Amino acid sequence: MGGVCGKPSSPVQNRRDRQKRSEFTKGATVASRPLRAVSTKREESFRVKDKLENGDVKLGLIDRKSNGSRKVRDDHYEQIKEKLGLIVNGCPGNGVVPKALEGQLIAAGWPSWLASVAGEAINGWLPRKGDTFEKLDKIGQGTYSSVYKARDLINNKLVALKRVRFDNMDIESVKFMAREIVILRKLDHPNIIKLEGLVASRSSCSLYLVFEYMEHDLTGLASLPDNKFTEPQMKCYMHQLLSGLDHCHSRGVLHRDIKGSNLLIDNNGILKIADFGLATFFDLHQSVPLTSRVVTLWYRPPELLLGASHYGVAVDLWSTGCILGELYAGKPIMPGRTEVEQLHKIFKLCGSPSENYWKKEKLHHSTAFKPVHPYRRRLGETFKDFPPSAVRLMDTLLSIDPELRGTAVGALESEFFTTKPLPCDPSSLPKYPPSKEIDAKLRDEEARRQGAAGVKNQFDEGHMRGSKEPRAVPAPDANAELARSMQRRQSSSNPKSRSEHFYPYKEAPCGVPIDQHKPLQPSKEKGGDHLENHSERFSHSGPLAPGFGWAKSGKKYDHDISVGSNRADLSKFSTLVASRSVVTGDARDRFVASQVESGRQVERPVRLLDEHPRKQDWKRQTQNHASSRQFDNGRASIKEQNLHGHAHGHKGNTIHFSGPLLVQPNKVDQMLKEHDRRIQEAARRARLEKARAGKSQAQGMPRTTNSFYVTSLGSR
Ligand SMILES: Nc1ncnc2c1ncn2[C@@H]1O[C@H](COP(=O)(O)OP(=O)(O)OP(=O)(O)O)[C@@H](O)[C@H]1O
Repeated sequence: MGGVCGKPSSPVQNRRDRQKRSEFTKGATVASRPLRAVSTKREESFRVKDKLENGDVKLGLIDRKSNGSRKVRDDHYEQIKEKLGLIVNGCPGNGVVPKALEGQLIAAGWPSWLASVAGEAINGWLPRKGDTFEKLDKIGQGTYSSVYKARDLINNKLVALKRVRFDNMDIESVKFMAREIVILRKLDHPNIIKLEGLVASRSSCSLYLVFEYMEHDLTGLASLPDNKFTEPQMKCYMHQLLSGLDHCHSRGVLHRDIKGSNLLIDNNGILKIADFGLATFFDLHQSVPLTSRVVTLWYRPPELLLGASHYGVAVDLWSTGCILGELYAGKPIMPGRTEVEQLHKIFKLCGSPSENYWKKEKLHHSTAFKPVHPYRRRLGETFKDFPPSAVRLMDTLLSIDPELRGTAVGALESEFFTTKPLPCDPSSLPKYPPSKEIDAKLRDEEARRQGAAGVKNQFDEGHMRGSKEPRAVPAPDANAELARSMQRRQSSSNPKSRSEHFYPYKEAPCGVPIDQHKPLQPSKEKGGDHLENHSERFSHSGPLAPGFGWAKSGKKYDHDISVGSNRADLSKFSTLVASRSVVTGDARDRFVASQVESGRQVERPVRLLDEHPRKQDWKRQTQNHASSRQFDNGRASIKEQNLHGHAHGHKGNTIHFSGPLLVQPNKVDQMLKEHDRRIQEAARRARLEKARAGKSQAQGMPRTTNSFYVTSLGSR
C-alpha cells in the first residue's frame, strides 16, 4: 500500500501555506468554522464504482468546474458520494477528498497526509499544536494506540492524548482513524467521551486525539481491592451507560465494543462511553451488510457469533446486558475462551435459539452451531439471588432474538430504574484512587511477581479468590484473527510485539503461547462433556467475588456458568490456545472463505492483539486485493480473499467445533479431551520451566529462556 506521508514541502510552499492559513484562521475558532468543499478551476475526475444500481462496476466521470457551466453543487456532490457509498451519514468512505477541500485543510495547518485522505474527519477544525500540551504519564495502552495524560496549556486542564501512529502510513489506516473521528464528532452527550481536538504531526505521521481526561474505567474500579459497588451505584452506572448508548443509537451509531474498560468514569462519578474504534454508522433497515467480527468476545451477542451481517442496536444492548450481569455477579458472566465456547456459554445460560430463529435469521454459521438438543433458558434460576428487577432487565437485554432486546430507551424506562433502591446521583459516589484497567493489570503483574512462591496456593485454593487476587482480566477479543496473527508473527517480527515467543505451529502443544507468569494447573475435573468442564460449577457464600469489589456483600449467588479459579486463570490467556486448537486458523479461514464464496463482504475484522489492527487488517486486505475493493457502509470493504491463500498454505488441518453444539459430539469430545490434555501438558512444562528458572536465578545463574512464553499478553 502506498504511503501518504509526503515529503516535507519546500520553504516557499511553507510560506504560502502559512499565509493562506493566517487568512483562513482570521476569526476562526477551533471546530467553529466549517470548511466547505468549494469548486476549483481544476477539473476533478472521480472514478465511480456504481455498485448500487446493478452490482456492476461502471466508470463514470464527474466534472467540477468553477466557471459555473458544469459546476456540480456541493450538496449534489455529497449526494453523489452518498449514493456511491463514499460517504454514509457523514462517515467517510474511500477518503476521496475534493482537491479544493484538501487545499483548504492544508492551508489551515493540517498535514497533507491527513488532509488528502481524512478530509471529512477534520473538516471545520483547526489543528492544535503539540507544544500547547504538556505530556505527563502514559495512562493507557490500546491495541493500536497509546494514551497519555497531559495538561492542556491553553485551557489549563487535564486531557487524555490518544496517540495513533500510522507506521507505514498506509492510507487505509488513516481512513479508519477518520471514521472514529467522524463518529466522535457526531456525538455530543454527557455520557459519551468528548473529542476536544486533534494534534497532527507533519513529519512523523502520527495523530493525537485530545479527549477530556477520565480518571477511571469500570473494569479498573471493579478490580480495586476491597471495593464494593452498592446497588444504587450500579444502577447509576447502568443509567449513564444506557443514556450514552441511546444517544449513539439515536445518531445512527453502533458502538460495537461495549465493555467495562471502555466505560470511563471521572472523579465526579460521570460515566462516559469511550473507544469508538469499532463503531460504525448503521441504517435502520439494516440493509447495509456489516462485519460480524466485532465486539469483545465475552460481550458478543449470539447473532454475531453466528455470522450475522445485518444487525442493529441490539448488539450493543446484549453487551449492556452482560455488563449488568457482571456488576451484580462481580465477574464476567460468560467468559468464553473461543467463539465456540462463547456460543456454548450463551446457549447454556440463555437457551438455544428457537427453530423460528434459525429460519428467520438465516445466519452464516447456523448449520455448524445448531445444537443437537435444544438448551433451556436458565437465566432466572442462575441469577435467582439478584434483585428481580435486575434479572428482568437482564432477561430482556440478553434475549437470544435481537428483536426482543428492545431499545436503550426501553431499558431506561424499565422498573430496574424506577424501583427502590433508586440510582444514586453520580456526585454522591465515592472518590477512588486512580484506577484504570491498566492499573489493574499492573497490580496483577505485581501480585504475580510477589506471589511467585505462593502461586500454587492461589490456584489450589479452590474457587474462591483471595481479596488481593486479580480479578478476571478484561475480556479478550478472542477472535479468529488471533490464530492467523500468531502464524504471521512467527515469520515476521513485529516491532510492536511484546516479548512473545510461540511454539512453532506444528510442534507446540496446541500452538500454545504460554505466559510464564501465569502458571497453570491441570483441571481437576475429568470426563464428561469437556465444555461443561470448562465451566466449573461454584457457589459463593458471603460477599460475592471477594476482591472484585463488585458484589453486594452478604448475598449468595450460585451459578454454574462461570469459570472457576483454575480455569479462570487459564482463560486469561488461553483464548489463543483455544483459538488455535479448537477452531483452527484454517478452520476459520474456511469460514471466511465460505463467506467470501457466498459473496459476503467483510467490513473489518476485529482487532488483533499484537499488531496495529488498522495497519494489519487493511494491509492484509489491500495488499493483494485492491482490485476487489467494494464499498461497505461507506467504507472501502474488501473481500478477504487472501485468506483463501492462507488456507491453501495449511491444507490438511481439520475443522473442529465444540461438542454439544455439533452434530458429531463424540468426535468433538475426543478432540476437546486432547485439547485439554495438551493444555495441561503445556501448563506442566511452564511450571517446570518456571521452577527451573527460579532455581537458576536463586543460584545467580542466568535465567534459561524458554521459547514458549509470553510475557505480556494483551487481553483486550
Ligand atoms: N479520555 C480518557 N481519559 C483517560 N484515560 C483514557 C481516555 N481514553 C482512553 N483512556 C485509557 O486508554 C485506554 C486505551 O484507550 P482506547 O480504548 O480508546 O484505545 P484503543 O486502542 O481503542 O484500545 P482497545 O484496543 O483496548 O480498544 C483505555 O482503556 C483507557 O484506560
